[in-house]
Amino acid sequence: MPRYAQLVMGPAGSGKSTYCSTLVQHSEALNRSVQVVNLDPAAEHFDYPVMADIRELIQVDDVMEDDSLRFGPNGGLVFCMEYFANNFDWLEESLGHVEDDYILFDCPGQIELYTHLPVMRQLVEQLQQWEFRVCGVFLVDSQFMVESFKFISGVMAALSAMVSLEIPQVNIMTKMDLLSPKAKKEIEKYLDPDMYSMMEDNSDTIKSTKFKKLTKAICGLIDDYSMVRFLPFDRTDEEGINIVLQHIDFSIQYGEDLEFKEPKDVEEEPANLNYDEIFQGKVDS
Ligand SMILES: Nc1nc2c(ncn2[C@@H]2O[C@H](COP(=O)(O)OP(=O)(O)OP(=O)(O)O)[C@@H](O)[C@H]2O)c(=O)[nH]1
Ligand SMILES: [Mg+2]
Repeated sequence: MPRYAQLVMGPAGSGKSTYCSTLVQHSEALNRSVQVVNLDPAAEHFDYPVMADIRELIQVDDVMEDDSLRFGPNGGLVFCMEYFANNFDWLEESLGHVEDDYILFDCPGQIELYTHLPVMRQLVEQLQQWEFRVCGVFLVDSQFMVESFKFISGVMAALSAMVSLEIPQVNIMTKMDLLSPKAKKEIEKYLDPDMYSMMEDNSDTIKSTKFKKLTKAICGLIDDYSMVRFLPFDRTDEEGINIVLQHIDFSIQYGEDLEFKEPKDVEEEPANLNYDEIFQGKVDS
């Protein structure tokens, strides 16, 4: 039986932990079991129940306080993640094995983890060995996407995770509830972007011809291969959350192997139950 995982990634503060807790609540309402593993060794606060927490293995504060290591917060995080990659047996033990596992991995926000460090890829390979089907979920804050330039850099970050992990990936624009109606309208063009016309929008602001050419080449590449699309995520919109979940489920074929389960038996009535007596009792009282 395969197991299912979402690797929830994205820049710092993009809404990863909030996405995880929203999805847990949403799934509870659907009577669907979704668990979360915190993989951020610097996490201070999250409001979902954790199945496993990397801070039980290693914490950034301990690494920073260690006199022989002397790391700052970012170097400390990289150290923690490398330590984690060398201790995947901790994760294996913590995950156990439940039938139809569906686990969200709430990852740290340091962007270097998704661009050039090997740990996320190692994690994906390890999860695949444990029979997980893994979908990358890359979150970008919609507040930063209302201008073409910021959008292009968001797209590049998502693309770099896609290329380095080689797994299906769903890109999500978070915090849609914070946008004004005008900004919401504006952002629609970024969800399924036409990069060529975006390039045209920008052409006046770019002065250097070389930079103009480079931007055009990047936009062209993204457009030609239809590589990056975004789904809007508004934590207050149940229907929208469902659509996001359906896209992810589809990419990892969740549900296709699920066996039909008989609903739990209703409590059996005792054989000697006498309805007349019960009715009588109720009427008498
Ligand atoms: N209004 C609104 N606020 C959100 C949403 N998602 C996240 N936030 C807020 O944005 C801030 C950061 O959210 P987190 O979920 O902690 O972001 P994160 O990506 O886990 O952050 P790091 O783990 O530090 O990288 C918090 O104050 C959240 O309450 C959203 O959909 N709507
Ligand atoms: Mg977080």
